[in-house]
Amino acid sequence: MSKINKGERAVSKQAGDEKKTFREQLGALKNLPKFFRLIWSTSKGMTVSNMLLRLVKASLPLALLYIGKLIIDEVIRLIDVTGDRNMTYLWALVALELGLAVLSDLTSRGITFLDSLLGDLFTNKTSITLIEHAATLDLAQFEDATFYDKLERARRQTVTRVVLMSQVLAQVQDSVTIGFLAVGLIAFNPWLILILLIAVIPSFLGETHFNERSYSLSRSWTPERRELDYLRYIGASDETAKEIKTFNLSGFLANRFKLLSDRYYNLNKSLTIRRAIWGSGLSAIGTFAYYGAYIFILFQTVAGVITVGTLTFLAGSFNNMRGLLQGIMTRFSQIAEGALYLQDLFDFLELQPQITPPANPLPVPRPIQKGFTFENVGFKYLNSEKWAVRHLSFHLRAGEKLALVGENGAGKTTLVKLLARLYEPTEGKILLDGMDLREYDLQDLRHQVGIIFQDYVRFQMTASDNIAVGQISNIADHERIQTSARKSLADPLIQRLPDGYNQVLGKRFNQGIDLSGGEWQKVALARAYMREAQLLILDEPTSALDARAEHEVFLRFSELIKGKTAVLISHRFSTVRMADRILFLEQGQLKELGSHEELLAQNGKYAELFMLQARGYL
Ligand SMILES: Nc1ncnc2c1ncn2[C@@H]1O[C@H](COP(=O)(O)OP(=O)(O)OP(=O)(O)O)[C@@H](O)[C@H]1O
Repeated sequence: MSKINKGERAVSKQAGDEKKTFREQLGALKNLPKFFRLIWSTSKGMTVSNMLLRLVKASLPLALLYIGKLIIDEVIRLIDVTGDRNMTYLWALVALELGLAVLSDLTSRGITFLDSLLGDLFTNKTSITLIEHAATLDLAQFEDATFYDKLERARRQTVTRVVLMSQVLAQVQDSVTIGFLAVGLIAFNPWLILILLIAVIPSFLGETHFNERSYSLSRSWTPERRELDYLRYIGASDETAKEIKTFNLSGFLANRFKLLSDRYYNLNKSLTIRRAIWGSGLSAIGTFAYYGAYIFILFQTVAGVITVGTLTFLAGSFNNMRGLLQGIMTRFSQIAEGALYLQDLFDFLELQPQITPPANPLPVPRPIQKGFTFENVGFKYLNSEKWAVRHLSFHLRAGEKLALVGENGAGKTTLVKLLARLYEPTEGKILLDGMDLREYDLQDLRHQVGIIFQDYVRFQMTASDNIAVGQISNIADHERIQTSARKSLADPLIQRLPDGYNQVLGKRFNQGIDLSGGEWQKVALARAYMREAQLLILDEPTSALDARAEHEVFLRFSELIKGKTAVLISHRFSTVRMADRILFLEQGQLKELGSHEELLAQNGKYAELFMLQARGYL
């Protein structure tokens, strides 16, 4: 199904299972205490100071309005005084009001300042939590699209979460202000409170409805937004630029982007228009109610029931409260919406890896005595009907160098991932020294296995860091890093770089220098030598090396890792023949196993491919 059809499906889904009801929105508020615990743990001092400042700020509007009333009443009294007027009380009131106005300004600034610092700290903390948690999850989980969407939503909403924090704090602050103002209003006329509620409830319901629609829309569009991000990235990135140019793909990518983004824009636009129309209508009700109440107060003033000062106090309180209530209600549905997004973060953080160590894990034997045994191992990828490998039974002896050979897609990478326990066999089991691999401590096992993948990461960091990632605890051990580089033949090329081992590699950052494919491979290969692993796996790590370099690398490799167990994947038979034994895979099944000479003597599939390559056909 094309991506666009998927988009249509997602939009139609929006009205169905993805739709979040008001009740669910309210339910999501249960995430707030957890959210606050996260904020609290980010910085207790800043959270408390923020709350205190907001409390002070919350009490100021009532105080300012009341002093305003006293000032007006005093002015009117003074107008009627004949002869010498004593203005002391009036000036005292004005000075007080001025003081409060300054205080109000200072607290506002303090709050903005703390919100911003706390927000930054909180964002950093959640980003770190996300990275750390993602590291605990299984490789298979990353290959699942639903999981990826969840991760994406959790990651994307960092800004939403910071806004949510300020909103919740502002909500508490405004509620306290309203509480203060309500006391004043009730003291003069309780009916005004009722009018006030009538004024704001319709707006609130409207806001809730539209927030829920916009959340559903944006949620159901997560996969498409991921695609948009992807298109944006491949459309303008150092890694893709050369193919985009040579194949002249920019028009194709721009069109694809436009098609998808226009669709979202139109859906969002119609929602925004409806929201604006309804919002204006509903808030007009509030304005009418306010003027109703105002006229009532005016009548009372003219009739002499209340003073002019009280008129300004009541009108001011009423107007203030209307604004605050409106704000609280609008914010309420935004908070509920933000809390729904929080659900994505908590859902992600609650995801647990499937591959877990047992209750009493065994340490990996040192040294490994017998080696690894595959017993009828089969593996299917998630959401795949096809067996990637099946009925695999063989023994990898301790200290043996085994080469895996087979056509593309034969299952070689899958086999080594199973060996490193990145995946769990779907059927059968893998034993290490007679015990199921699952019985061993996972961390220890990962530590004892060094694996360099064909799609190893080209870290846009220094040459030294690029090697140190093989054993990150030794990042400061320059001696070890350089020795590893010498072993993998990377040292001479690093020495030639302007900054040597401190040279930033790759083009992404300023001063970065990119390497050729083969040079990158030599650097990546040095990672294998950083580790004191007992099992080394090299998955086509030399495919970009020229024939002579590959030969040399492998000769050195066999020499340097004497006594260790190794699995090599390569399509070059000249390399493969250096292994003690060769395992030939075909469509996930073990076809042939033996030394180079034995397999040649068998005159089977391996012999056939070897001859072809020797004659220069492969
Ligand atoms: N993440 C994945 N999800 C689903 N299927 C996968 C995944 N990775 C590999 N496969 C499938 O599993 C089978 C074995 O793939 P594998 O990568 O192990 O082959 P390989 O022998 O290493 O191939 P190559 O020589 O091309 O690297 C293939 O049919 C492949 O399409």
